[in-house]
Amino acid sequence: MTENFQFTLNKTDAGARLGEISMPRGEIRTPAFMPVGTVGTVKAMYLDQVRETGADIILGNTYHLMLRPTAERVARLGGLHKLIRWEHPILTDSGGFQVMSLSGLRKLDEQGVTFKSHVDGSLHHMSPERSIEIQGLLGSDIQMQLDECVALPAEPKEIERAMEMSLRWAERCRVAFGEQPGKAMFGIVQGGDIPALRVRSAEALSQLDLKGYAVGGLAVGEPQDVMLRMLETTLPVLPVEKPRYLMGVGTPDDILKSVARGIDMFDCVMPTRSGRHGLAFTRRGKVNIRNARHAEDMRPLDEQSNCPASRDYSRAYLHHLVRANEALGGMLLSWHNLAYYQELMQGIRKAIAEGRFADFMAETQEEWARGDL
Ligand SMILES: Nc1nc(=O)c2cc3nc(NCCN4CCCCC4)[nH]c3cc2[nH]1
Repeated sequence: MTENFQFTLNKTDAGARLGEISMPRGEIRTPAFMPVGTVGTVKAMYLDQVRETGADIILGNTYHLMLRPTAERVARLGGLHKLIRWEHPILTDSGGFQVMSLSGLRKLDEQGVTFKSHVDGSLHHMSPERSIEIQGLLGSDIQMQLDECVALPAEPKEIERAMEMSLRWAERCRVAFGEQPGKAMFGIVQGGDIPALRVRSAEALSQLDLKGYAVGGLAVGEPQDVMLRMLETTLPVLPVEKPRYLMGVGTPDDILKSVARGIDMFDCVMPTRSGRHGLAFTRRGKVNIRNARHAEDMRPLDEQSNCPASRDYSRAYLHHLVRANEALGGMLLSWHNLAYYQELMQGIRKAIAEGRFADFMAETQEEWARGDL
């Protein structure tokens, strides 16, 4: 147990990094995938199951929790960890992205964002300082700065304005966060799809000597090659001894290619959201369990897995449940997908430890391409 936040870089293999973050609430093995627990629940999952799949940390959202049940109520109830019964690390996003994507944004200026709740239409204002205050009330272990994420494609002037304001907000969040030894505040690199702005943002954030750095403003509709090129531009400018977190990413293929470029942490709703819609990620690629071809297939999704949802339930039953829109269908497929994502992360970490990440990446992509039996 450490009373501080400590990132250790154990090995690199080409561009891939094997590391570990030690925090008072536990260790995070990197590269890490963080299941998304938006409103204090990883949808359709018990958090004991989420832990069993191998997750070291989950993500929560300031935007959703400030609207319901409110940060003050969570604090009165003992904090998010106690309320949701997850005693391991939690990272919280700062709310900027969710305001843009979910709420009726009313105003965005130097002070912060003013928006209407998508829950009940009430009006809210969030400044950088208030976002950090909310994340503190929640008890978050890794807190994200408030930033402005611009959807792509966008005008260069607009991307530059948002990037520069996000830098000023990073400084305000750093001051508001202060010194909290067992916790961390991460900056978020912006700059859209413009290399020069990405470099400027990464350099300026590096000067703030933060405990970790996220790459934001991506996975917002740009092609994968643009996202990867922005990583190639940004990551070499960030301090090598600090963790890098690619926000909102992604598919298994996105993850492999981003690890190869030096990303340590990921989060995405893909495994859970897709699971609820009947899409399974497997070692042989994607399987749409709604497809009629599974109707009488008594094989499980993956007999080699140690996850019951992957090993013990037939495709025929999963097909039936999803077609009947039964809750158990989404539960089992979410469980399977999270287990597959963690199995992929474990394979990545093992391959880097053995100095064979490039081979692992090629073998994994070949097996995906072979497609489901
Ligand atoms: N504070 C903050 N800043 C960002 O620039 C950001 C950028 C992000 N980009 C995504 N992409 C999510 C893509 N996701 C893929 C699966 C389906 C739903 C959308 N999430 C993000 C979250 C973010 N949070």
